[in-house]
Amino acid sequence: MDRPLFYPHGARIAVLTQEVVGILDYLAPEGGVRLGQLVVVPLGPRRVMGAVWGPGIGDFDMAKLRPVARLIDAPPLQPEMIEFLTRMGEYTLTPLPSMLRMATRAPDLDQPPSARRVIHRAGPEPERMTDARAAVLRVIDDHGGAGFAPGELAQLAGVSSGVVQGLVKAGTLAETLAPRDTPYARLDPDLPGKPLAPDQADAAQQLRDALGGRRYGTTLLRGVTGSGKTEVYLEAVAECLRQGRQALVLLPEIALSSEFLSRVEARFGARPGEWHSGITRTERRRLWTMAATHHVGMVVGARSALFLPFADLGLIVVDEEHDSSYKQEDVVFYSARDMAVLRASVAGAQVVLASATPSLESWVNAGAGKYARIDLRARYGTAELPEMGAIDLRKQEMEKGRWISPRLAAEIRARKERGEQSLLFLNRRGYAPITACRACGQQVGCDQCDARMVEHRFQNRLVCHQCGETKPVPVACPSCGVEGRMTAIGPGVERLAEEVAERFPEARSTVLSSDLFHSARALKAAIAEISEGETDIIIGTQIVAKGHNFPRLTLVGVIDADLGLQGADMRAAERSFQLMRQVAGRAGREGGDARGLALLQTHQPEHPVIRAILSGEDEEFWDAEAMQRQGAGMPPYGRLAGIILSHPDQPVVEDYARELARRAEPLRAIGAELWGPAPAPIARVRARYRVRMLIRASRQAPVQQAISQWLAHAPKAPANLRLSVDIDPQSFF
Ligand SMILES: Nc1ncnc2c1ncn2[C@@H]1O[C@H](COP(=O)(O)OP(=O)(O)OP(=O)(O)O)[C@@H](O)[C@H]1O
Ligand SMILES: [Zn+2]
Repeated sequence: MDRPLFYPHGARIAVLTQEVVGILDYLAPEGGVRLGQLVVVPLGPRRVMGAVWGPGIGDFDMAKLRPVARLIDAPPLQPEMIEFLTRMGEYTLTPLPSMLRMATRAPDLDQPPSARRVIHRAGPEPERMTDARAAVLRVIDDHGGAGFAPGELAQLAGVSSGVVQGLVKAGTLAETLAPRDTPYARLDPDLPGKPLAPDQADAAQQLRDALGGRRYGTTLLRGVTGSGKTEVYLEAVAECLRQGRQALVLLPEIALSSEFLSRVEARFGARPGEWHSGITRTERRRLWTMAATHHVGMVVGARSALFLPFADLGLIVVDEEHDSSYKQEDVVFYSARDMAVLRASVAGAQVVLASATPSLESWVNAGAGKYARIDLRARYGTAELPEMGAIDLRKQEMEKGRWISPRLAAEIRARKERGEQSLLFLNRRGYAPITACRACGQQVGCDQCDARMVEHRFQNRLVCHQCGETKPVPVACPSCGVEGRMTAIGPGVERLAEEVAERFPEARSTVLSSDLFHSARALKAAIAEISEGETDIIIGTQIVAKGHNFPRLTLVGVIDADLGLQGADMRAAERSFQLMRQVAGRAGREGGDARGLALLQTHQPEHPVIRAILSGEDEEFWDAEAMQRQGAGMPPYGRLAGIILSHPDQPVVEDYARELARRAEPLRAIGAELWGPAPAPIARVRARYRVRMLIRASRQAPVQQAISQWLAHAPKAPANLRLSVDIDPQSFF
């Protein structure tokens, strides 16, 4: 994409605004302007932000063109970023204004980089402590040492600014002037890393060699759980830093990964830049600017870190690349893993996709030679992979209202006696998934959604996991009015914790579930305590499956291994396989004489997925999955796109969807199939009716073009209708 890098005063330029109108022509201001420069332009009576996107398009009378109002004092977006945003927009069918918004998601870029007022801790707790004051102090502590703008602090704590000022008067907090946007401490790649095991050293060398070419390439780093993938890819980061380029590491649960940050600090002598929803606005702006000016060498972030304006990006690591949290399904639908590959190919950077259980997509790409592949087949040091077994629930005497089988209970007891930890995994938040009336059988549902309400006993409320709506557990049945017959059906982690407390009264137990902690910091603290051995039995949802190191953990019990198997979703098998292998991988990581054991409670031990998890024959599992997908023309062998429509009125959305489907000529022209419209599996969310269509095409078919054409000629949508396109959908709810 060759666009001039500079536009002299008076030249006709195209400016991409963040508004619906998109790209408009303007005149370059006095002094000229650079490609990618962020600017403020007049739009009707308003002034809006935009970026210089290239030479003018010329569809507007030169005499009527208005000049750019002013330049924003921030580093311009690089041509590479412009190309990435353009190509990603085309791929995901996201309008460019939304793409620009993602790339400029740092606050106050418009303001000069002068000093700013910040609030921080300065003295002892105030003599008079109130709930509001405690809330302020908790927000400060939750964000570590970072300073806050006074307004932001009050807002995050949900209090008035008077409360913050009161704490300043009391001397607990102080307000000072701090310089803004300071560079990050330099990471030193030449500090000695941990000595690597031979297979790790080979893998690190391969990654260094790949980086040496300063060209695009992707490597699948597949290493069994506990094989030390992190140590290996940190060597790739070191090489990238030595070359004077920047490295980005994406993690699925970055807000929880203090262990990872400490490992980086141990390796490089300083902390990396951190980008996720838990950082302050100040930090956000600082990191954005420092990425653009190359004053940060390494960034660790959530998926949106992919849109930071790195000056010279040399490496992107996507850790746990199979993780479903890399897929965003809100406003802009995209897979951060796939877009990392796109960004790297534009930037001439290397990608490392790390996982013990890669996605089928990556496995197929590696098999086809599109990605290089490195395997770490053994755990680091003396640790061995856990022994795996099934507990056939059909043959166990299960008491009513109990979910831990006698066999599993005996293993837990043995661990407790040896001072080892057990982990019970159940991927269900709350107390019980269903609350029903024993008189009439009615289940309590959400008023806004087609979803059951889930009892959360710690909060003493029913919660809708779709929309977050809560209500008290009713005394009388909302349907038949009979009192005192409401009952909990099935287990969630809270109920399992109750069983643990009854059956192992002498054991210390901890429930790990994202909703039970008021902040990421509290959850992090709980995870750290577990690592230090402060608990005997851990009861957790999928957050325990992700990359944690609990040295004393030797037993993993999967309470309901059948839970993920019955889904109609084509990825049900793959997801179950990944999740259970990951959880099992938490056991026995320390080595020594305590080999780990993972037991799956199941009613169908002969199910192919359960058998594959137990056998450890990953290649066979993937081959079988791949064959099935290929036979059905499903991804990665065919292509899918989802269309989701919603409207408060059911007939309105259904009629419109049918009308759209009737006009699907452009899809037929490329040989694509259109399935639906049909009510979505969750047909109502937040009082909006949802209808889905699914498009399937061959791998080479120009699906995006066809969809654009189709939608461009769509009948006028009724007011308040929402339509989203999900290219390569991961979920189908
Ligand atoms: N070369 C090494 N020297 C010392 N310790 C190591 C080395 N390699 C790995 N370890 C240790 O082994 C453990 C597992 O390593 P790591 O967390 O990198 O594994 P992983 O492959 O990412 O595992 P998972 O996929 O389960 O998250 C960690 O405690 C790590 O510190
Ligand atoms: Zn709801």
